[in-house]
Formats: sequence, C-alpha cells, structure tokens
Amino acid sequence: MTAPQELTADPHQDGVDAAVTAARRVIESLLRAGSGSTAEMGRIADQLNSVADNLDEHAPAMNQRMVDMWAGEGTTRHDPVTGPENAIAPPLQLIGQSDGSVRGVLTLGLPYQGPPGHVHGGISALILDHTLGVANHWAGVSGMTAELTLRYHRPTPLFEPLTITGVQTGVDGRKIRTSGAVTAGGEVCVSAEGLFIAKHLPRPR
Ligand SMILES: CCCCCCCCCC(=O)SCCNC(=O)CCNC(=O)[C@H](O)C(C)(C)COP(=O)(O)OP(=O)(O)OC[C@H]1O[C@@H](n2cnc3c(N)ncnc32)[C@H](O)[C@@H]1OP(=O)(O)O
Repeated sequence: MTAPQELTADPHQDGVDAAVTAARRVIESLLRAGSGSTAEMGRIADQLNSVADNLDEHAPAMNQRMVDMWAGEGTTRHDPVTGPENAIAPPLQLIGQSDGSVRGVLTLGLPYQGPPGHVHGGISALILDHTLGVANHWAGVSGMTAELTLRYHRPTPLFEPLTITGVQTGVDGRKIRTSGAVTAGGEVCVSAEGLFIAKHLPRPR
C-alpha cells in the first residue's frame, strides 16, 4: 500500500510565493472594500501599477518564461488551482491517499462567489477538473480532459471548509474515467464524472 503523499507544490515562506500570497490578499481586500470604500482608490491603483511595472521590468522574455515554468516541478508550481506561484489559485493542496484517491480541504472567500454567499459553479468546475487530473496522475495513467460532467446538488458555501476528492475509476485503452466531488459538512455539493484521453502536449523548450 502506498503511503499518503503531498501532490501539490509546497508554498515557500519567501520569494515569489510570499508575493503571490500578498497578491491574493490584495484581490480579497479590494472585493471586501468595494466601491463604497473610503480608501484612496486612485492612489492604490497607482501603487499596484507601480508594483506590476517593477515585476515586468525584471521578468524574462515570455518564451523563456514558458520554458522555465514547465521545468522542474512543472505545472504544480503555477497551475490555477494549486500553484503557489499563481495568484488566482485558491490555493488547494491535494494529498494522494493510500486507497488511490486524492483529497484536499480549502475554504473559498469573496473572489469565488457566484450565488449570494456561495461558490460560483465555474470555480467548482475548475477545481474538480484539476483534481480529477491529479487523481489520474496519482493513479499512474493521466491525460487531457475530453468530457467533464458536473452535477450541482446544493449550493456550495463560501467561508466554510470544503473537502475536494477525486479518484480514477477505470482505464479502457486511451480512455480514462475519473470521478470526484466537493463536499461541505459531509454533504455533497457538486459531483463530477470525467472522461480523459491519454495524451499530453509537449512542454515548451
Ligand atoms: C500533477 C499534474 C496534474 C495536472 C492536472 C491537470 C488537469 C487539467 C486537465 C485539463 O484541463 S486538459 C485541458 C482541457 N482539455 C483539452 O483542451 C482537450 C482538448 N481536446 C483535445 O485535445 C482532443 O480532442 C483530445 C486529446 C481530448 C482527444 O484527441 P485525440 O486525437 O487524442 O483522440 P482521438 O480522436 O484519437 O480519439 C481517441 C478516442 O477518444 C474518443 N474521444 C476523443 N475526444 C473525445 C471527447 N471530447 N468526448 C468523448 N470521446 C472522445 C474518441 O471517440 C476515440 O474513441 P474510440 O477509440 O472509441 O474511437
């Protein structure tokens, strides 16, 4: 039996990961402040643009960055669900379980709102697509999403711990079947069935 294993990149306390954590806080704080805020938004916009100008000045050429970001740990550092280098990632951390499934827990805030007080359905789809992909990686046969079928059973709450699960259920030639769910307080909010085709695009060189 395989021991449980962290499948997502460990966030560092410094470097770009720390800056990304701060950027996530800015996104959340802007939404929390809103148009009625008494903060000086013009000055805040200037400050944020100055931060972005500084980052752009020190960034490598885009084609070089595309090569670099796919080296080493590859997608796990920059993907939009778990990546510690990606400010739009919630981020979710996924653990491969001894039973072959993957599991993670996360709490989503205002940036992910759809219906009042609840998670946007497209965000659940993003998280489940990625989690099913990681479940395939953990199972040893992975590919690209060909079909993703979601059932939204009940609204998914913001500000509460959500358990995200995925497990590969079958492989037939190049066709890989995978299922998963988002649960809150033990109740299934969203369930997913995916068909993946064993194919990978080449990494940029
Ligand atoms: C640790 C790292 C973890 C990373 C996790 C990341 C997870 C993220 C996953 C994604 O989001 S991937 C991005 C979203 N997906 C795509 O952009 C895929 C776009 N579609 C394609 O590139 C191609 O359509 C695809 C690779 C899915 C299939 O093309 P192929 O040319 O390889 O397949 P082909 O046409 O040879 O068909 C092979 C079989 O699959 C079937 N098939 C292909 N596409 C299908 C489809 N869309 N729906 C149903 N069946 C499909 C097809 O009928 C056939 O069945 P049979 O063998 O029975 O004849």
